[in-house]
Amino acid sequence: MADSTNRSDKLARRGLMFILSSPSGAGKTTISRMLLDADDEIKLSVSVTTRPPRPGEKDGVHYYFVDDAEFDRMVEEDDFYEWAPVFGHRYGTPKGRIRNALKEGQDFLFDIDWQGTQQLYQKDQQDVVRVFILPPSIAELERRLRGRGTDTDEVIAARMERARAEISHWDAYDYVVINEDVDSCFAKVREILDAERTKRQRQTGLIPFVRELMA
Ligand SMILES: Nc1nc2c(ncn2[C@@H]2O[C@H](COP(=O)(O)OP(=O)(O)O)[C@@H](O)[C@H]2O)c(=O)[nH]1
Ligand SMILES: Nc1ncnc2c1ncn2[C@@H]1O[C@H](COP(=O)(O)OP(=O)(O)O)[C@@H](O)[C@H]1O
Repeated sequence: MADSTNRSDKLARRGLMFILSSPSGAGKTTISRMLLDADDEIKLSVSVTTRPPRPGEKDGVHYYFVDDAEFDRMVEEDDFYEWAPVFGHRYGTPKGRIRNALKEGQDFLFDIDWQGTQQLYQKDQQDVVRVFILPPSIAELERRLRGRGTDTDEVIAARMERARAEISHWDAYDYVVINEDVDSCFAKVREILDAERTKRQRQTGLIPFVRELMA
């Protein structure tokens, strides 16, 4: 939706770390995929996980799937920006090329939980934008988890039990969006991303531009 007549879009700027978190089943994967499809300026930060792939998930696309020993090795070698245990498995954000790419204006999308969000925020407050997605109700959350058809009854029960604890972290986010209708939730998330890209502090190209305007 980039407007070619908007000069701001062409000025140099720092990239941002756009974090989407939610209780499991509220829709963050759905919204993330819509954003990645619609906006070619943002890339997914692909996490490393010890959880087994779900049907249709591809190694290196949705996650890097590793075993416990490989995850231990990565922790020892300081390969992670942050990592956390979730639902009996471990998840981590590999450092990769993120830091340098941010300087060059590349935006990254993170689908991570509140623990990872806190760790990233502590490391890099200026680049992090924290968005939390809430379900319209607990009953609807359970309906969505069941409807997704990817988890056993036990896993669904564990996710539901954890949902309240996850929701309790809502106030550690900059933005909170309720995902009732998926299209309006997505539209809100895009508005947030657009506004954050326009923040003065991120637009490094403004200094030479304004200097020229005033010359
Ligand atoms: N801290 C942290 N959490 C992650 C990372 N990757 C995924 N998660 C979180 O781990 C949780 C479980 O993810 P997943 O197994 O894909 O199930 P989902 O809840 O259906 O998305 C979600 O809350 C994710 O946001 C990561 O790299 N770091
Ligand atoms: N607004 C919505 N209305 C109805 N169903 C939704 C909505 N958003 C997502 N879903 C569905 O709910 C299920 C869980 O969504 P998902 O994106 O996998 O959640 P999460 O990544 O937060 O665990 C999926 O089957 C998805 O298609």
